[in-house]
Amino acid sequence: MRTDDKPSAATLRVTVMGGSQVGKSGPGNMLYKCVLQLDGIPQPMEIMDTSASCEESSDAHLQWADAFVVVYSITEKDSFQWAASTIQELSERRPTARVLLLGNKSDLGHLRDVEEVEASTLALRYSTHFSELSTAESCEAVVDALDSYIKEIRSLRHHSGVNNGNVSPKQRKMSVTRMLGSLIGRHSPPPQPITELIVLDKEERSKLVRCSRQI
Ligand SMILES: Nc1nc2c(ncn2[C@@H]2O[C@H](COP(=O)(O)OP(=O)(O)OP(=O)(O)O)[C@@H](O)[C@H]2O)c(=O)[nH]1
Repeated sequence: MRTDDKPSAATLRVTVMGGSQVGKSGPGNMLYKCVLQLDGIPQPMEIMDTSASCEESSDAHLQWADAFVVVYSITEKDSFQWAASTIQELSERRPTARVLLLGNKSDLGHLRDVEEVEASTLALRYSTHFSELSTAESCEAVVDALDSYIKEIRSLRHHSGVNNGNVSPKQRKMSVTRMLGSLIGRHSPPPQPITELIVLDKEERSKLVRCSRQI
């Protein structure tokens, strides 16, 4: 684990949204804080994990975040329709925010209810990133999808003149398995809010995802 105090990018706030049982995480709305190590540069993150059962403050989530991850299950057409209407709403209410569309549960191909081409067409229409993956199966796919998404946002921010901030050198150690677990869909106690910071590079995060799946 690295705990260097290099200047980092400004904090990136991401809201994770999706229909019920698509594999976002656990019950309730949770806020996770962490620092990802991307290309050697610390990237402070605040991740709001919203629950389908929590209707309240959805407007607040829309305004709070810089970027959005919209998750659906490839086995549930309804969840895809929910994702499609959410992306449309985001395009109207947060037109400059970057969106990542994630089709989860790709390990259940025999139960597929949403064709990949439907989702990629939707993503193309709204210029969002898109990946199909299985949070239960491929940790690399999850890490790769998030990495490239976050790197693009950081680059866009850089070019649009958003100033870099400095992250506190006091980056304390703690587990972020729950943050990563929120996109893995493992059975475990519900995640709790995380208020401490940790710096993880890609390899470390992949290992962590593997470990958290074994719990
Ligand atoms: N087969 C498979 N199951 C998954 C995958 N991801 C999550 N699940 C399962 O899907 C179910 C729902 O996962 P959750 O993470 O609770 O879903 P959620 O989106 O947080 O659900 P809400 O609490 O309703 O918002 C659980 O039984 C998970 O184990 C996956 O990639 N493949």
